[in-house]
Amino acid sequence: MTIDELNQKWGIKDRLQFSEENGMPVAIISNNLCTCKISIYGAQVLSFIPANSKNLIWVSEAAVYEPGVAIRGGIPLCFPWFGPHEENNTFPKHGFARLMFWNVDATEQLISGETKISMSLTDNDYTKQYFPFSFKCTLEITAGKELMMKWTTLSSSNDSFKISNALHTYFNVGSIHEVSITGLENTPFMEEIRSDDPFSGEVAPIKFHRETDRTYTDTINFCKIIDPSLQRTILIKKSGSNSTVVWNPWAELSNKMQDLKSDDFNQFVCVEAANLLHNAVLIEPGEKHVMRMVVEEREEGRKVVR
Ligand SMILES: O=P(O)(O)OC[C@H]1O[C@H](O)[C@H](O)[C@@H](O)[C@@H]1O
Repeated sequence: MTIDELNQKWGIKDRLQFSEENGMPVAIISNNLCTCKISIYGAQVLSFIPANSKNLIWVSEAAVYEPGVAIRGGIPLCFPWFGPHEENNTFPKHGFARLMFWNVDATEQLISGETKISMSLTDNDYTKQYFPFSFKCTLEITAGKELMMKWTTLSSSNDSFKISNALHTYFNVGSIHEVSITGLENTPFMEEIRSDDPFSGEVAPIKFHRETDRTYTDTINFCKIIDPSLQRTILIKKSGSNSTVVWNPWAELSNKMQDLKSDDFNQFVCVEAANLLHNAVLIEPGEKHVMRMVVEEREEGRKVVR
């Protein structure tokens, strides 16, 4: 669909418009509660700014906007595998969902003041090269005071299949050196996804002093990103997700990555609601899996809901 067709069919006056940015179609939500930008390529949230506040989401200024390339930042969707493919390392890292244009299925202005957009991705010849199953992923994004995401994977396959998935969220922070993350204390983790040797977990909240790439499994906990420099806490609530990934590339890796500037690592942390390793999800024919994530900002010092 062209931008005009998208606007005619799904635009909502003064609330949701489609436009082209960096050569890619995006949906821009603007209501009394927030503004939110979503790329149709990858169904990837690129910004979420609550009213009178700063962006909760970070996107690299060096991001590449080209079909076949993953946009660095926002909320990429990793599906149906995470990291390199287990058997074929020529397959796209983190799966194909973030490399495809999704279909816009519905938009709605809610009485609550929130604005909703639903997008979907269905198997086709391209996905079948990598994943021989029939499926439909639906992503519903509701943008208001909070950002809510509901990701449904429905099997229309005759065989059961297993998926790993992640909402690979890049959170905007004032300075990674000051950030701490709570919610994963005493939870075993793998320092790298391929390591077989789980660490037994740390008692203290996570602090960042070096490259960090941790996969926590068997955790349904909500996390908080405590960010003293922006004087706020981001609360991340989730369900249908039994793993959480925490990633920051630090200086050396940032330097090597073409779509990051060398000091960008200071500005973001990825906290990813996921289902990985032995938490991969088996979906039977006709069945579905639902993962939800809600992110919201809390002012520092205010009581935080657990
Ligand atoms: O560069 P990408 O393919 O977007 O992956 C970026 C990062 O994603 C996850 O957080 C993984 O745990 C990391 O190992 C990986 O480096």
